[in-house]
Amino acid sequence: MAFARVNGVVLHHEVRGDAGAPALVFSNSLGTDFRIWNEVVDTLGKRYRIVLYDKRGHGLSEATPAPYRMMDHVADLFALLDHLGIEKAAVVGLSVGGLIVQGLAAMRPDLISAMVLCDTAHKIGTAEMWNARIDTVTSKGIASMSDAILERWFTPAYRKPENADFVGYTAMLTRTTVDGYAGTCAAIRDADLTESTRALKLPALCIVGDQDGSTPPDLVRSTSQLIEGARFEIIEGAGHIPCVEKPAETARLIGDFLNEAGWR
Ligand SMILES: O=C(O)CCC(=O)CC(=O)O
Repeated sequence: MAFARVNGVVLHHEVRGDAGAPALVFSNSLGTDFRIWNEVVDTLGKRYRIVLYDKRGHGLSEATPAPYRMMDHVADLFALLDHLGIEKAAVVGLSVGGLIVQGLAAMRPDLISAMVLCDTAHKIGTAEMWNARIDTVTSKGIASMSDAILERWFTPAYRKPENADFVGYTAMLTRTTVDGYAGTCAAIRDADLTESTRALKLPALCIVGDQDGSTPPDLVRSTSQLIEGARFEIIEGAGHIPCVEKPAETARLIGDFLNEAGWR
């Protein structure tokens, strides 16, 4: 675990694996921190130099005052990779992390060799929806809407109080800072990457849980159709966060795709 001040914000991050191995970078979703990737990364093994980080306002990263712009998150990730001396990487992004990845691939195509977009889209939700969420989180706190969020994140089979992992991920969500959550809602609200994503030319895999209540399969499929040659895969028995609910299947899809893309 390490901290670095980049792009004017302190980011918590971790680098695992051999410095000479191909870099594989993970960007997480709204209301989560980088621990959501732990099982996927363990399953992928030692093939890659893994970079995990908490975006601003999440996990142990600094929570600058809301609102944020998508470009803040994109520039943070770019600055972190620069700080780590990484000149080429494959990137995996979940939901808002996928928007960050699409934004980085558009801004610095030279830096990104391949991308995996998990449960994300070129545009997520409507301004009305995000404004209502920002109002609720700032006036009543995240816990006031956590049940609804968790219904979109996880399948009914996973959402059991006796499932210790579910209780843990609920704590991860509710402990997210209000600035981080509301600030990132504003960034998602204002991001429409349709045209820049349509122009991307790189190997791409789009993955979605069959029961994703936040970015449903049809939405993720429509994003994959924007990107020439992109593959689209559905993971059965998962909601919005397959890397937590179905880590082995998620890791298999990512590993096979990166092999085929020659990133090994
Ligand atoms: O998960 C994200 O990064 C944004 C999509 C979302 O709204 C998730 C949720 O339903 O809470």
